[in-house]
Amino acid sequence: MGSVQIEESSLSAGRQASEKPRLPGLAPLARLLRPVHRHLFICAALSAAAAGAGLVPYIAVAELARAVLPPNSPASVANVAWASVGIGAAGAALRLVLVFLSSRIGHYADAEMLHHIRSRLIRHLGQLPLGWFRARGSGAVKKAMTDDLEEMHQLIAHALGEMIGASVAIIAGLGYLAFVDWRMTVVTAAVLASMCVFYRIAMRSMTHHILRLIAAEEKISAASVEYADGISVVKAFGTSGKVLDRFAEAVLEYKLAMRDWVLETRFSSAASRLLASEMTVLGAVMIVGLPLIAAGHLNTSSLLPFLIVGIGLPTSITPAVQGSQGLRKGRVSAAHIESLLSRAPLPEADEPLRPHGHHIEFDEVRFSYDGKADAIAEFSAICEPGTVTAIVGPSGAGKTTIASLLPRFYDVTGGAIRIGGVDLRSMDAATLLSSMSLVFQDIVLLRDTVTENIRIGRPNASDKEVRAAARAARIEDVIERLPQGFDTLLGAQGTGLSGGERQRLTIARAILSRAPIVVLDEATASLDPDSEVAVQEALAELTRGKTVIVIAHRLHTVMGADQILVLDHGRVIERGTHEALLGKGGLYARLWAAQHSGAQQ
Ligand SMILES: Nc1ncnc2c1ncn2[C@@H]1O[C@H](COP(=O)(O)OP(=O)(O)OP(=O)(O)O)[C@@H](O)[C@H]1O
Repeated sequence: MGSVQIEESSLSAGRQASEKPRLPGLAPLARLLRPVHRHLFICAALSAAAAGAGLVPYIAVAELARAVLPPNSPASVANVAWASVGIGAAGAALRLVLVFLSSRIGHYADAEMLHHIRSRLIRHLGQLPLGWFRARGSGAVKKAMTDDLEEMHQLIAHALGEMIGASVAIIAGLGYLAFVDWRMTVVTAAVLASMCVFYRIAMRSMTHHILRLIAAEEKISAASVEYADGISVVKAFGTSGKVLDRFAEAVLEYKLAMRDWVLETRFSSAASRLLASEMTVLGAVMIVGLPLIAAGHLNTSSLLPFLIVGIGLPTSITPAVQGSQGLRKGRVSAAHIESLLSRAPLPEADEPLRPHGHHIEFDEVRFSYDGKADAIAEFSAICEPGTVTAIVGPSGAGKTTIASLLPRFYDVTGGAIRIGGVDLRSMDAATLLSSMSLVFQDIVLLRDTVTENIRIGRPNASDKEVRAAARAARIEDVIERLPQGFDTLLGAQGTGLSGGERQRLTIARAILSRAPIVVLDEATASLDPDSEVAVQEALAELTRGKTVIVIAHRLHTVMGADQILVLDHGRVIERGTHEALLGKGGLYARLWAAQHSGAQQ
């Protein structure tokens, strides 16, 4: 693990330089909770009532204690005693019922809220441009869908009830004590207030530390997802990957954040806990109460409720403080979720148009990833149905970017792309995507059977059609040799299939879709010669009669293309057939010569 050790000093320096994080306001939380606000209100009212009922047995005991003191007669004591026992027992029973009901309603509201937010997130994520996922990775999605929702769950199902219950217990307790003797109540309230001040001092940097811990948790979460996503690369290159460095850095940052918090508050926290004990209230009550009794200003019976009910009140301070921590975390999570929900979705046309035919027109297309440098500076071309258009050029010329603009992974920043005469932005997403098959180098297979992995191409296709597509893609024999044939379960990496076989599986998917436009990005780049022959046969089957756009590095694979566009720095600098471009002696001819010089020697 030598390579993943991070210097504590470098982290601390970076942290000091960074801007002070701020706690988001309550508004995002209130907006997210709006759909369940009625249930939350009922839950809060029940928690408050339960806290009040929970106080009743103590008040009953206090009243009983007052009743047994002289000068009351034995007969009246018996009456009060039974009444106190009855009321106390009823209070305890009522508290149980109310806690049960509030917990049921709280968990119901929690489930409703999680369902509601998850549905909104899923719907919204489906509308975001794919480019957003590529840029942000799965970490941001995982964080919102699991970590942030877990914080919201903790807040609704636990923290809110704890905070309200604890606050009501303190207020109701002081109310009863004020009814007994207001002077002693002032003393008790002053002690409780000083405890709160101490807590406040101990926790003054709580927001800062909570935000720092949350930021470190986010980094741990993102690095874990990145690690799982790239496990094959990580394994291939041992522990020297940057992913592990990022993970180690995030774990260390979490440890440091926790350590700093504990160190900073070790004295004030210990003092506030010591102070917020029953003994403090007991001491204060005795110090003030006994002289008052001695001077004849207070009855002994009036002191008892302060010893029975009053000294229990400090125990409510800790749950109230813990609840407020939950509220802070919930505010941060709600702000995260809302910022994800407010990401601009791919704009959809109000009245979508249907394309007439499937010729593609790139009309002076420009595109920039960052709004500054143009990845595509000027790209114009017409691709007719039944023809193959190849896009070639040096690395970084913009070939993959062009392929990403067609399915609207990103929208062009200038010019337009039209299919059948209709701007992509005027078509609805379903029509656009169903009009094209995309075969990219990154092969994504779902954790499902082979059949279902092919059927994604056309969800209502019959098993027979799936099988026919597999046959056309030259993969049927391979599938039949798998343990359960077409019912074999595949992993995300297509366990049990070679690179070429997985590629043919995705070609089968594309064949099944019958889409009239086919976009191939480096589809045969990494295959051995045997696989490449099989994949080329499958591709010939897929592309017959379609509007085909091929992005290629190896020029011999596109020699037969109807037109070849040579891209450099985001511009088409040459166009024509293979022979014509060789005759020109330009960039294409030089790339060709560079790729085939070895073969000619
Ligand atoms: N997601 C992205 N964010 C920012 N810039 C990007 C992104 N993807 C590509 N680029 C930049 O856009 C330019 C064109 O990249 P693109 O991947 O389209 O080139 P390419 O011709 O397909 O390259 P290669 O043949 O190496 O795959 C490059 O300068 C690249 O660094």
